[in-house]
Amino acid sequence: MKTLVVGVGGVTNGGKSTLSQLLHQKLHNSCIIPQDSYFKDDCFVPVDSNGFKQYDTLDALHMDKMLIEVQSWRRDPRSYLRQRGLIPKDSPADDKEVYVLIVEGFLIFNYRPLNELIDRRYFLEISYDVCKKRRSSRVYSPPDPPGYFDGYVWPMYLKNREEMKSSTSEIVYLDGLKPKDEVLDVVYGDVCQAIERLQGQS
Ligand SMILES: Nc1ncnc2c1ncn2[C@@H]1O[C@H](COP(=O)(O)OP(=O)(O)O)[C@@H](O)[C@H]1O
Ligand SMILES: NC(=O)c1ccc[n+]([C@@H]2O[C@H](COP(=O)(O)O)[C@@H](O)[C@H]2O)c1
Repeated sequence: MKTLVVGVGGVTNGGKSTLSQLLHQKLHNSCIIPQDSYFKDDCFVPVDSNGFKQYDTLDALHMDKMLIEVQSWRRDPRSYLRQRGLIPKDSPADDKEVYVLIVEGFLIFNYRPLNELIDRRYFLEISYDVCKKRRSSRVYSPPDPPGYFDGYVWPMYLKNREEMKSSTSEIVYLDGLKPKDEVLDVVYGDVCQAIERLQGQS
């Protein structure tokens, strides 16, 4: 059984979930594991010296649990998909089939044990202005307090991106200001080539 792990990282509101969903719809035998599902409960997220909740660090996430989920998919992608109703129970096995996992999130490449399992890495970037505007219309739980974007989120993004760049080189940077379909076409074409290469291997 052949597998491909695709990582969709990038800035908050850069379009990671949108791209991952569109990719998933186009790829047979694929599924998504989103990092957003692994945030710790608010009471376990500490406050920094400015009074801002420190949500934009790996410490705010149950990365151990996320890794276990990815490993569970890797052990047996077919049964992982079957158990979640993503493929029919009676669908025949095909040795040439490539199973694709889309790992999506703003800090996926910063967590080494997860980063090491990713075969293709994509990173969505958008400008500060667009990011601030998109973020202001999104409601998180808890909601962003006044000044959170400028005082915490954007500085943490710049810091986390530097850390990522210093530890990971094989990243394809994507312009998240381009239309959704254009971004999708680039990634889909690239992933299809990777799938074909895997299928060509005996
Ligand atoms: N390429 C794009 N062009 C314009 N708007 C986009 C694009 N991609 C995503 N969006 C919009 O930006 C917002 C954040 O997108 P989302 O995929 O949830 O970002 P993320 O998962 O990176 O936080 C949503 O309103 C979405 O519709
Ligand atoms: N899902 C949550 O529990 C939660 C809570 C507070 C902030 N956030 C924010 O989520 C962002 C990351 O997710 P996105 O990349 O989808 O925006 C971080 O910038 C963080 O500040 C999430």
